[in-house]
Amino acid sequence: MSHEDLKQFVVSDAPPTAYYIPDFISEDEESYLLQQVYKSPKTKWTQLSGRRLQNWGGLPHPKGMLAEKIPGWLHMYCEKISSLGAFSGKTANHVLVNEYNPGEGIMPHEDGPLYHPTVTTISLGSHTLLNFYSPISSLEGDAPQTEENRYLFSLLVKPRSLLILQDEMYQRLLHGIQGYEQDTLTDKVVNLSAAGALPGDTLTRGTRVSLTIRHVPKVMKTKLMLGRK
Ligand SMILES: O=C(O)CCC(=O)C(=O)O
Ligand SMILES: [Fe+2]
Repeated sequence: MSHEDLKQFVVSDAPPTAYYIPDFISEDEESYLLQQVYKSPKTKWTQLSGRRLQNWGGLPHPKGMLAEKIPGWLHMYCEKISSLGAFSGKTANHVLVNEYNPGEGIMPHEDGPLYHPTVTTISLGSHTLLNFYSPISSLEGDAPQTEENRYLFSLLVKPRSLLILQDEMYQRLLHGIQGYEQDTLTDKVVNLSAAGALPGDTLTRGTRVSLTIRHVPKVMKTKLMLGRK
């Protein structure tokens, strides 16, 4: 698949720009990736409230990320996704592995300025609903800005799919996952047909592992650069 081929996967009912690619990987690749994730040393996992995560490639930092070698089983997918042109010719150098059990999720957040403004996500093991929210406005309004009234729409991400978010979807909106065990799909899910689902469907969540693959532009080659401009 090339950059040109991406266009057919744009989610036209979402703000610019979201690409949803069903069956980006095969079932065999999915099993292989899950096997590698669970084969990683126990010490690679960090337990957070509502999920656990593995960080690969280094810790992004405003002064630059001290790059760590990404293992081959992940590097393969960094290259595969980068070859779609997702990172303007650069190769992804950072991967977060998130594991969510049914009932777990992630608070609405922005991915922030340490990454090239594109996030790509491969889902393994289960679907989830990724919710999008408008930012907390700086204007004083009379309506309180609750999570509920900032909610805009959702994307259904099925196992083996690839999601690519950039532009306004990355730069302006927040994203999060509710800690539910089941999802009932409504017409607020803007990629239903591309994801092969119907409004009214109820999907039960299993354990989902996501690979969040990004490019960190600012990298330090050696620790000797620490403290310098
Ligand atoms: O699991 C996901 O798809 C979202 C993960 C996420 O938002 C993040 O790691 O920043
Ligand atoms: Fe995120």
